[in-house]
Amino acid sequence: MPVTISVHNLKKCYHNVQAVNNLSFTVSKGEIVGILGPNGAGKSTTINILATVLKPDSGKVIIAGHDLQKEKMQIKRVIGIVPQDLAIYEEISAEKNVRFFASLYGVSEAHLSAQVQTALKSVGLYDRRKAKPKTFSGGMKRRLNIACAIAHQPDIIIMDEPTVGIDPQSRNHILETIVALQEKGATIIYSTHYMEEVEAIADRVLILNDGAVIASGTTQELCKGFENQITYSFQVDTTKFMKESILSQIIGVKEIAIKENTIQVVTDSKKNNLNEIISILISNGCNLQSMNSEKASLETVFLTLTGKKLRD
Ligand SMILES: Nc1ncnc2c1ncn2[C@@H]1O[C@H](COP(=O)(O)OP(=O)(O)OP(=O)(O)O)[C@@H](O)[C@H]1O
Repeated sequence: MPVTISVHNLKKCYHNVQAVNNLSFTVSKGEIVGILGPNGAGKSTTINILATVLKPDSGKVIIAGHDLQKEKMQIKRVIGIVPQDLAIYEEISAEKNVRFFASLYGVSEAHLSAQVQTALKSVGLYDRRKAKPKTFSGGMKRRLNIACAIAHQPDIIIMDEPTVGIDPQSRNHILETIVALQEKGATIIYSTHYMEEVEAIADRVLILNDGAVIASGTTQELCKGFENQITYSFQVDTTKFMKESILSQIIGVKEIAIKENTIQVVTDSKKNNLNEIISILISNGCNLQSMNSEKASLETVFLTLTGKKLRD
């Protein structure tokens, strides 16, 4: 597929904070690319630059063949932006909200009603079109925010954390909407700090930290090398008598974290050492309350690359 977004050596500094630092990436037509990073990684700054609302200090951005520095208006016409903060009017109906944004984007009177209807249907709000957003749940408002951004049927949709602070049902609804938009031919950039979301819908992931891409690829490519890694988390009554040095002697164990009532052990799953770990915990005064195991994920990749968690 041809490249439709190309970002090269992008930089943006706020006072003394280097928010975006030599960022480069490309997005192919029809892809869903997830931008994953913790708070402050530079996701919103990058998205606001692509959305033409923030001027970069340097670097080159080409969107749908248009140079961001010279052809802002042409870019505005082909993109739809779902901002992190809700940009809807609480006091007018959902339908009027979508209509307003669609006409701002230049949708002609002849097509307005049909496109507004399509947008409201695709986010599952058509039945509530006459209601005012002030009567909506947080998830419904987020969905309306998306409808406002897509009613002009843009080729490229850029979303900044569209699922922040909403219930799982609305989150799933939004993820399904994004996949349906891709199926209709849209290219989508999606920023989030929920790795489960990018694992679920993104064709490719860019992991951002301190304003730069530190890794990119499909989830499978990024998790390469971690296939045999498993993390066991044990809930115990006390860890008073447990020491890292005892667990670290078990073959296959890579990392250990001991807190008040939890012990986390990262290990090579091929070494089949779970029985040994459990018997050492018990013989060192830890009565097991519960345990769970987790295979390596993008969170593991991120933690390994940066030493930081995606979310606090
Ligand atoms: N208007 C601003 N003035 C000064 N510093 C800013 C401004 N906007 C962002 N920053 C700083 O730039 C860095 C990148 O912020 P940005 O909002 O782009 O990150 P983010 O990955 O979107 O974070 P979050 O997940 O919290 O939205 C952070 O250190 C932030 O504090």
